[in-house]
Order: sequence, then structure tokens, then C-alpha cells
Amino acid sequence: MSRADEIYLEIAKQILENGFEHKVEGAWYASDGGEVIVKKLGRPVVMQFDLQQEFPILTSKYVPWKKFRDEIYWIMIMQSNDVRELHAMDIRFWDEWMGEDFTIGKAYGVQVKKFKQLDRLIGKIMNNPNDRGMIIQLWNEEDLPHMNIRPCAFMTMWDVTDGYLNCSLIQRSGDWGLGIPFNFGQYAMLVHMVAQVTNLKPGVLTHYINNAHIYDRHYDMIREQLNRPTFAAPEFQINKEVKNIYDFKPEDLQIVGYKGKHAGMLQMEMATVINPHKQVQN
Ligand SMILES: Nc1nc(=O)c2c([nH]1)NC[C@@H]1CN(c3ccc(C(=O)N[C@@H](CCC(=O)O)C(=O)O)cc3)CN21
Ligand SMILES: O=c1ccn([C@H]2C[C@H](O)[C@@H](COP(=O)(O)O)O2)c(=O)[nH]1
Repeated sequence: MSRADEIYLEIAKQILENGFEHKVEGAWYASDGGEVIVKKLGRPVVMQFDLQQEFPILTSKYVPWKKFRDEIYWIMIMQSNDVRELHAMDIRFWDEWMGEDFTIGKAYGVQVKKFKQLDRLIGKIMNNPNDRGMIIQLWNEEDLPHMNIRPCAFMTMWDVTDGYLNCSLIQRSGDWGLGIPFNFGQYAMLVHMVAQVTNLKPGVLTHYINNAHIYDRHYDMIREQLNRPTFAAPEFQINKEVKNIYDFKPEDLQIVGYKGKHAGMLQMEMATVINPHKQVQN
């Protein structure tokens, strides 16, 4: 069992057993427009992964890691909001939030680029590793009306101690079935990338989720997952030659020996949730 399975499945069980159910306003299922019921835990959760120990990925189901890798690459390295670039990487699950201009509006990558947030973070890590304001912040009140979706994993806070790079990922809302297994894996990859170009070792990834929830159409699959066999965590590999963050290519990040393949995927339908802050443009 990977450490990620252990932590993730325990919280999944808690949500199913002790969670609070409600209808999600302004949400529907893509296939039939059906109403969306969700069960939320009702208190925040914190998961902690020591990246020196193992790479955080589930083995109780197959998580398509190339997709979460390419998604974080699109947000943080390409700093893009253009969904066509995701299509080029064979990713379709952002289409529900694509506007007529083929973008997701001023969300995610746009906010990284607008304030050169990645460059500034790396500058701080290199020049003053004890800085206590090493933050990437995607939540921007001014631009919220122009985002097709509000950022969920909206902030990272960074720390350098004793040659290790630590990262806290702050998430306001976490879809336990679909989003969460992507989020901790992709941010673990980002920590590995930033650590390499700042000559640090990847340290601890702390993942805070304020509202952790399971959608009704995922209940049965997650119950099944709780009873599945698990395996040891696979190995993460990174191209050690890369010295500049923008020189990374997605292929420079690989997962090898991933036994989740044997477990197989769990087909879960995605609920489409709209941004209630969105300004409707004519
Ligand atoms: N309801 C909801 N949940 C999310 O997790 C989510 C959103 N909406 N909207 C924006 C993004 C899109 N994300 C998604 C959406 C779908 C999958 C998904 O369907 N994952 C499948 C594999 C899909 C594939 O191979 O293409 C999985 O089994 O993990 C994952 C992340 C995360 N975010
Ligand atoms: O990276 C992500 C992006 C999205 N999600 C989930 C969390 C929620 O289930 C929906 C968004 O709906 P809101 O009403 O805006 O919270 O998408 C995720 O888990 N991870």
C-alpha cells in the first residue's frame, strides 16, 4: 500500500461514513444534466507526504499520471489558459469550462504569468531561502468575474529548511474521487521540479483541503476502491540535466513501475460546477 492510499482511503471512509449531504446549486452531470448531490466531510483535512520517502500516488486505482503532469505543466510552466493546448496533450476534461475564445478565462496559468509568480518564487528561494513570503496565489478577487472556474488548489506556500524544499498546498474545494488524486501528485511533481532548479532536495508536501467531498455518482466506486488490493508506490524519475524551470518538458517527468495499472481505472463521471462569481458577457 502506498502512503497516499493509506491517507486517502482513510479520509474517503470518513467522508462516506460521517459526511453531510447536500445538493450542489448550479451543478449538473455532463452526460444527462442530472442534479448533483455531494457528501462533504464538514471539517478540513490535512495530508502530509514526505517526498524523500516515496512519490504520492494511489495504487488502489490507476491514476492517469501523464494527465495530471501535463495539467500542472500547462498551469505553471506554460502559464496558459488555452484549452486547445490541453487538447494537443490529449486532455479533454477542461472542455466544460472552455469559453468561445477557447480559454478558461483569467484563471490558473494567467494568474501565474500576470505577476511572474513562478520566477519570483524561484528568485526568493535562491536569494533569501528564509523568506517567509514565498507564495504563489491564484485566487484574485479582481479577476474572479472573468474566470470560467474558480481555482480550487489556489495557493502554495514554500519553505526552505536544512537543504530541503517544503511546500504547503492550500485547496478550498476537493473532489475526492477525481480532483484530489490529481492534485497531490501534480504538486509533488512541481516540488521536484522547483527543488531541482534551486539545488535543493524535495522535502514535505502538506496538502490542506477545506471542503473535502464525494459526489453521489462516485459513492459506489469509492466503496469498491476501499476493498481493492494495493501495491507499493512506484518510482518517480526526473531528468537531472534540466537547470532552468522553463527548460523542463513533460517527458522529463516519469513514473516507472506503477502497479496501479493492475488495479485498473475507476470510471467516475465529472460534475460540472459553474463559477457563481462569473460575470455574464453579452
Ligand atoms: N467536479 C469537478 N471535479 C474536478 O476534479 C475538477 C473539476 N470539476 N473541474 C476542473 C478540474 C478538471 N479536473 C478533472 C476532471 C476530470 C478528471 C477525470 O475524469 N479523471 C479520470 C481520467 C480521465 C481521463 O483519463 O481523461 C480519472 O480516472 O482520474 C480528473 C480531473 C479537476 N477538476
Ligand atoms: O484541481 C481541482 C479542480 C477542481 N476540483 C473540484 C472541486 C469541486 O468539486 C469542483 C469545483 O467546484 P466549486 O464549487 O468551484 O468548488 O472541482 C478539484 O478537486 N481539484
